[in-house]
Amino acid sequence: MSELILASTSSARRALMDGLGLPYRAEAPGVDEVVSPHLSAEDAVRELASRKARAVHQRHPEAWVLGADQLVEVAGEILSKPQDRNAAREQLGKLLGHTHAIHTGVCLVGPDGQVHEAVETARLGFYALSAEELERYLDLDEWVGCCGSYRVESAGQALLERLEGDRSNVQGLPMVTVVRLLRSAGFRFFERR
Ligand SMILES: Nc1nc2c(ncn2[C@H]2C[C@H](O)[C@@H](COP(=O)(O)OP(=O)(O)OP(=O)(O)O)O2)c(=O)[nH]1
Repeated sequence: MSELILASTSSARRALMDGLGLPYRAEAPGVDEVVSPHLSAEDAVRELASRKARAVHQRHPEAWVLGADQLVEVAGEILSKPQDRNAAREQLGKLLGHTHAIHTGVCLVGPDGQVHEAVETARLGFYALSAEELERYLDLDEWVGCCGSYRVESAGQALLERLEGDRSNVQGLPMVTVVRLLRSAGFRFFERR
């Protein structure tokens, strides 16, 4: 099987792929992530996952390349990664006590231009927090580098009143879907190395 490259700088995505046990390497996509403001969240993550995968595939046409992109959607507003603590406080302020969606687009591009892609959505209900409790959560810096300003696998679990969908999707890669795409592409698992 050709080499597998994860077109990502995300440590969360690498951790999920590491758990799967397939040999792969990661490479930064290096793409412009600006999309039309008229796109839905689902179309935006589909477009950006494809852009990331295709950019790395152009450099390594003999490889399989997996790209992904994630956005949060709440009350019709789209959120990405916060730039600073104040932005994280503002994001969490919109999510706490409400239900939001996390959309993750994944795109797998193959050596002869085959494309397998999907968009996966999870829905999360968060508890309301006091202002003081929110500051305590922000002090943990789990907002850094995370779309939505929380980490669902860490202390952020204590925010979670309800989760519908693939928990790994929230972390950055919907692994149930990623495995389906990899199997469709002919990848074999549990190989002795
Ligand atoms: N560990 C963890 N990371 C999360 C969680 N929710 C979101 N994230 C991270 C995963 C991704 O790194 C990031 C989503 O933002 P992007 O899709 O723009 O990816 P990013 O720019 O980080 O990396 P990439 O474009 O793949 O190089 O947020 C979570 O609950 N736990």
